Amino acid sequence: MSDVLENLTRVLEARKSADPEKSYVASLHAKGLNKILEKVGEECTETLLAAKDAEHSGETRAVISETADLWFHCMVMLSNLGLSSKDILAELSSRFDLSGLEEKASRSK
Ligand SMILES: N=c1c2ncn([C@@H]3O[C@H](COP(=O)(O)OP(=O)(O)OP(=O)(O)O)[C@@H](O)[C@H]3O)c2ncn1[C@@H]1O[C@H](COP(=O)(O)O)[C@@H](O)[C@H]1O
Repeated sequence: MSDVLENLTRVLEARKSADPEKSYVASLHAKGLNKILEKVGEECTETLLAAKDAEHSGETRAVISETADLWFHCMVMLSNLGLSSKDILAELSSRFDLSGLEEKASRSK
């Protein structure tokens, strides 16, 4: 499973030069960053709505599906900007053992 982000990153890189008629990712790049950001915003809202539904219904399938759509479109956004999941994983890794509350407190010192 840990290879999933790496494999998807490779596919996304290759799709930058693919035919927009044959590839959804290539069609997003062809439309530009604003279109990609619009999709990230849409998927974010759909994820929030699915999570609120799950809170009441206990049904989590839509949360998984919408979160996957959100992560995927965030990865397309990173790819468009010359970044990848590697950069985000490195940032998260650098935060291990650092309490979120301590980090927040250190900002005001
Ligand atoms: N993981 C995904 C993935 N997740 C979601 N999607 C697409 O993201 C879109 C989600 O948008 P919506 O639900 O809003 O549907 P929509 O109404 O069609 O979108 P709009 O017309 O409103 O833009 C759908 O077309 C999904 O098929 C994905 N498309 C591609 N991938 C991966 O990217 C690879 C490359 O895809 P292509 O570039 O299409 O070859 C694939 O092999 C997959 O591994």
